[in-house]
Amino acid sequence: MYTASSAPVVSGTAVTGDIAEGITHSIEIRDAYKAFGSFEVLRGLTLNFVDNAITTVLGPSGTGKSVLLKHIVGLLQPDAGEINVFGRDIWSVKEAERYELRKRFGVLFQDGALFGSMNLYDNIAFPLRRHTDLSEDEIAEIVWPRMREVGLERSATKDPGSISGGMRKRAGFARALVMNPDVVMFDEPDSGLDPVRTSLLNDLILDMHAQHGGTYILVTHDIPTARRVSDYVGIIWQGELVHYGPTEEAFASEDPFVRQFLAGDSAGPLGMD
Ligand SMILES: Nc1ncnc2c1ncn2[C@@H]1O[C@H](COP(=O)(O)OP(=O)(O)OP(=O)(O)O)[C@@H](O)[C@H]1O
Repeated sequence: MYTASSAPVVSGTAVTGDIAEGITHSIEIRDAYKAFGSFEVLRGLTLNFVDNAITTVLGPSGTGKSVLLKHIVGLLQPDAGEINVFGRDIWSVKEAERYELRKRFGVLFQDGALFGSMNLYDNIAFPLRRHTDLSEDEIAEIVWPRMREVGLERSATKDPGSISGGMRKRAGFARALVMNPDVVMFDEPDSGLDPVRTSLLNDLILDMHAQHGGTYILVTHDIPTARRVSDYVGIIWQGELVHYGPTEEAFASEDPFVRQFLAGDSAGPLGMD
């Protein structure tokens, strides 16, 4: 049985997400605990995300990946531990400051989380109308290039309900970028997409990261996506980080749990529970 105490070790230190000197981390999770009732989801999770890199968070279903994202963006408060964001413990600051910190994040939810009552242009313009004093002309100068980048410039007047899942995700991605965020988080961007559309979305993620920079955090179950887009891979199991490191290192790992998980093998320490 693989237990947290037998968690693999990276570069001779316990797994914390620290990689090397000279690398900065604007998002630091320190010894975070979170339970819902008696069910402990995060159990002392420590993970520092490398700035301006793409990090994929992998792990078995129900292991706390989405809960982690909600902690980072300040939607869930840990029972213990710290969520440090841009040098501030997001839960020790006043609500007004937390609100300001949240504006530095763009989030792409599984289905794009678009407003069904608004066309794509209005959906993408929404954060700018809500959070800035920009004029409609200034907003248009930001929204149209984003729509072009994600290939939706000819679909501006369409409703979310009348377009494909891939287009909804691209619209959600454009909306996540309009505020020029420092951090972009993706919760299973590939869910519900066929392999070709997943591959196209991965290319788009890489293109947008190359153009705009920023720290990208991706949660996915899709191992080829992790391999293709990530600079770093973190693996969470039973509420703890059990592996963290550069992507090629993760895929070359000899650790039985990491190998089983990344190969999708039924044989290994990870069972049905
Ligand atoms: N607000 C909540 N109230 C109660 N339980 C919750 C809440 N949010 C999440 N959970 C539980 O916490 C556990 C972890 O959920 P989470 O969505 O983070 O898992 P996950 O690793 O993202 O899973 P998946 O890969 O299947 O999406 C699950 O058992 C879930 O039911």
